[in-house]
Order: sequence, then C-alpha cells, then structure tokens
Amino acid sequence: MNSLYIAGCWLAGQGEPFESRNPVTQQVLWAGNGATVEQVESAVQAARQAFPAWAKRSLEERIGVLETFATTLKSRADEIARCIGEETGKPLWESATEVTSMANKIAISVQSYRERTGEKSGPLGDATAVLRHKPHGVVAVFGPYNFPGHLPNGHIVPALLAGNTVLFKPSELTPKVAELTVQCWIDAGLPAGVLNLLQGARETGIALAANPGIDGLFFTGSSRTGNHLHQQFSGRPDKILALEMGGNNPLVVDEVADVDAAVYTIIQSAFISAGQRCTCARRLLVPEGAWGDALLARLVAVSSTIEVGAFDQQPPPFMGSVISLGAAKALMDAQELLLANGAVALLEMTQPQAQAALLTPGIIDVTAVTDRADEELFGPLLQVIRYADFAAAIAEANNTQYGLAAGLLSDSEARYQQFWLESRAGIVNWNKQLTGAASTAPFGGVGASGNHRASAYYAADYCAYPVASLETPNLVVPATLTPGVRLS
Ligand SMILES: NC(=O)C1=CN([C@@H]2O[C@H](COP(=O)(O)OP(=O)(O)OC[C@H]3O[C@@H](n4cnc5c(N)ncnc54)[C@H](O)[C@@H]3O)[C@@H](O)[C@H]2O)C=CC1
Ligand SMILES: O=C(O)CCC(=O)N[C@@H](CCC(=O)O)C(=O)O
Repeated sequence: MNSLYIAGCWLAGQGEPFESRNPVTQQVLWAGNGATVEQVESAVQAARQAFPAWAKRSLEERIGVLETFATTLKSRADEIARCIGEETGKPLWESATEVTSMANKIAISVQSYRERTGEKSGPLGDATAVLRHKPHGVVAVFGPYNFPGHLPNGHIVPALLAGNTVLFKPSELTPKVAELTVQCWIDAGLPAGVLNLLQGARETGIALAANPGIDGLFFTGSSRTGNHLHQQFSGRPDKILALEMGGNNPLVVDEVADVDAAVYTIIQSAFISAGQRCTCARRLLVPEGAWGDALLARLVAVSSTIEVGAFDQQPPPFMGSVISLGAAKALMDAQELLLANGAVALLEMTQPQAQAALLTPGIIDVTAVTDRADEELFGPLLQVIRYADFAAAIAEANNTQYGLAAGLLSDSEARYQQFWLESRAGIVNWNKQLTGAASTAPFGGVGASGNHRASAYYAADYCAYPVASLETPNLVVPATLTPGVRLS
C-alpha cells in the first residue's frame, strides 16, 4: 500500500508495518508501512526543493490554494467525519464539528496572519521603517490522535500560509484520517513537495525530529514526547520548536445556586470526547460539607445515565470509545491503582465489553490518596478532591507541574478575580466548560503544558519570523556627520 506522499507521489513505506483499527469493532481500517530514515530524508529534500517557489508566491496566491482546500473539506465533510469517527471512536456529531473546525481554520489563519505577521510601514527619519515576515523554510508537524484532523491542521494551515513547506507526521493511531486530509490538499492543487506525508510510528518521528534539514518542528501531543523533543532541540536556537502538550486541569466548584448548571458544565469538561481532550477537567475541586456532598450525588446520578456507544450508534451517544484497547486497559489500571491507594469510587469507570475500547464515565474521590501522581489520565476518569476553603482550593488547583486549563464555577465575581490572578494556566474560564477552546483565541499552556509558543490564533507567530527594514531609494550623505568622520 502506498502510505507516504513525497514530492507529489504516493509511494510505499519501507519501514515497520502498522495498522489502525476501529476501537470498538477492532476492524482493520488502514494498513501500511512507516517511512524509513532514508524516506524521511528524501521527503525533507523534496520540501527543501519546493520551498523557494512556494515562499515566493504572493500571499493572495497561497490564500487561494488554502481556500480551495476549505471548499474541498466542506464538499467531503461527511466522508471525513465518518473517517474520524471510525478511526478514533468519536461520535459522528462530534467528528462533524471537527471537520467544521478544520474548514474554519483557513479564514481565521488568514485574519491572524494579516494581524500578527502582516506588513507594516511608517516614516522614520529620512527613510521608511518596514516590518515584514518571512517563513522559516521546511517545518515538521507532529499530530496527536485525539483530533487527527483539526490539530495537525492548526499547524499545517498557518505554516503553509506563511510560505513554509511541510513534513506531516500524523499519529500512528490515525493514519487513515491523515491520508484523507492530504488527499484533500492534493485535490486543492497544492504543488508537489509543499506538503509531504510521513506515516509511521515512533521511529519515523524520531528520524524526522533528528533530520538536520528541518528548520522547525510544531508538535501537539503528550508532555513526555514534547519534553523529549525539547531536550533534543536544546542548543539549537536556529530551529523553532512549538510544543502543545497535555495538562492535569483543575475545575474548582464553589457553592453555586444552580447545581444542574454546574453538573452539566462538569460533564462537558470531563467527559466530552471520552475525556480525550487536552483541556478536559481531570481534577474536580469540591467544597467539604453537605453542599459538596449534594453536588457530587447529583453529578454521579447524571453521569451514570450518559450514553456511551459506537461512533455511528443511533440515537447518538454522548461519549464514544477511547482510542484503543491498550488505552482502555491503561486507564482501568490507573483507576485500580488509585483505588488500591485509598481513593473512593463514587462512580466506577467500567469497560462493559472486553473487546471494545468503550469506557463508562468514572468519578473517584482521591482526597485521601497521599502522594497523588501529577499525571494526565487521558480518558473519562474524573478525580475529586475536597477542599476546606477557597484559598486551599486555589492552592490545590495550582498543585501541578502543568498549566494548560483551569476553571471556576462560582456565583462570585470577586472569587473569579482572585482565581484568575492566582491560577497559573493558559486558559482560565469562569462558569464555562474547560473544553472547546476557540480557534480565534491563542491556545497554549505554561509549565509542562507548552513552551510559550501558543497555537490557534497565535500560530502565525511561530510560522514566520519578523524582518525589520530601514529603506530609502536615495543613498545620500546625511546633513550632519557623526563627530570624527570627515568626507572632505
Ligand atoms: N496542548 C494541546 O494543544 C494538545 C495536547 N494534546 C496531548 O496529546 C496527548 C495525546 O496524543 P498522543 O498521540 O498520545 O501523543 P504522543 O506524544 O504519544 O504522540 C504525538 C506524536 O509524536 C510522535 N512521537 C512519539 N514519540 C516520539 C519521539 N520520541 N520522537 C518523535 N516523535 C515521537 C507520535 O508518533 C505522534 O505523531 C495527550 O497528552 C494530550 O493532552 C492533545 C491535543 C491538544
Ligand atoms: O486549535 C484551535 O483552533 C483551538 C483549540 C482547540 O480546538 N481546542 C480543543 C481541543 C483540545 C484538545 O485537543 O484536546 C478544546 O479546547 O477542546
């Protein structure tokens, strides 16, 4: 099978074989071979060769290709949504929103490019000061499995718009979505070599990140891989590295008047996408006492009725599966370990069928667990921590190496102001779910969640570098010479 797209040609990978499966039925959806070190090198050369012509095209010409890509996405929206659903397990209604986000990314990126990396000029003395931006050159884009279309697209679109050429290494768990996306780019008329697809697992990623021919690497994925890349790129200030990584996100609940509104917002924060969003609430901070007990009772009651099912089930489920049987097992093991260490199951996460990666929502009280690991459990398992007062809640919210998203549900604006000031995260929400960040805003975290190169609306910033110029067509001797210099 021709799994790679290099220099405008589909060709077979010569590396390790791998496949993707429907996480519920285990049906094989895609099978192929990864790219070898040599094939990565030939893709880097193709991207290098294509770079000057692509970068020299006018911005309007590049926008034209991107807009055709958006039209292609819209015309194939149902097919792409189905592909995302069957490969990730995400319900069709949610996969459809992912395709919409992909298409919307074009206009948002153009607006962002013009606003943040466009051209500005003004008089400075007897010259004109001009600010323009240039693309970096050849950049690698690494994608995660949870948004196999939207998140790589969030790097690829602004990178191409700025004039870079791209090597796309998708998650090995979602090769079929990646292949379909690249086909849409081909149909949109993207010239050969401008976007190259390097399928493969970790070894392909390692080969691409280590290739000396890349000028930058834009990564969305786990903190562990991101940290590894950060170390690998240390001492290389000549290469730009943008890291979007995971979180251990806190959602603090105050004693609000509308308990059902709080419960709904918690569910949208913790269980959407079966808990497989980097922005999902992982830790729910609930006040000690009767009000907190009542909130939790209601949360458990409603969560136990959440529909979980296959991506195409009718009527549609709220939650699909997690990405694989392996991921389901790791989550079940993590729950078991927490329970063995003193956690109390308020609603135990279960895996109803051993051969399907479907998990029911889990809510466990970990207040009594000492030395809780500060790690991201990437699935539908919400950890509850009870707090004595608001200061303790904020301290617990910040008790993490990560800093992606943090939220407060409270009727008090003063408390929100305190929370906003004292919390440390790139997304801080008040009475809104943690998930579903807008593409029209910057998206990135601090601490172990990122390296201060926010994506989404600010992706333009890492896709091009500023060039400041002082310009005048007339080379003249200034009226006043610097002391000590004589021209006569
Ligand atoms: N902050 C953000 O914007 C987002 C972060 N995420 C995070 O992504 C994670 C889930 O995605 P995964 O696919 O599991 O991430 P991952 O880190 O396992 O994989 C991401 C990519 O890196 C590649 N890779 C793995 N090891 C590598 C190595 N040593 N060298 C080079 N490449 C390597 C993989 O093949 C894949 O293409 C979660 O932690 C989630 O929080 C997901 C979405 C958004
Ligand atoms: O990148 C963008 O355009 C906006 C950020 C975004 O879409 N965030 C989503 C996905 C987060 C994840 O991958 O887990 C969200 O906040 O739900």
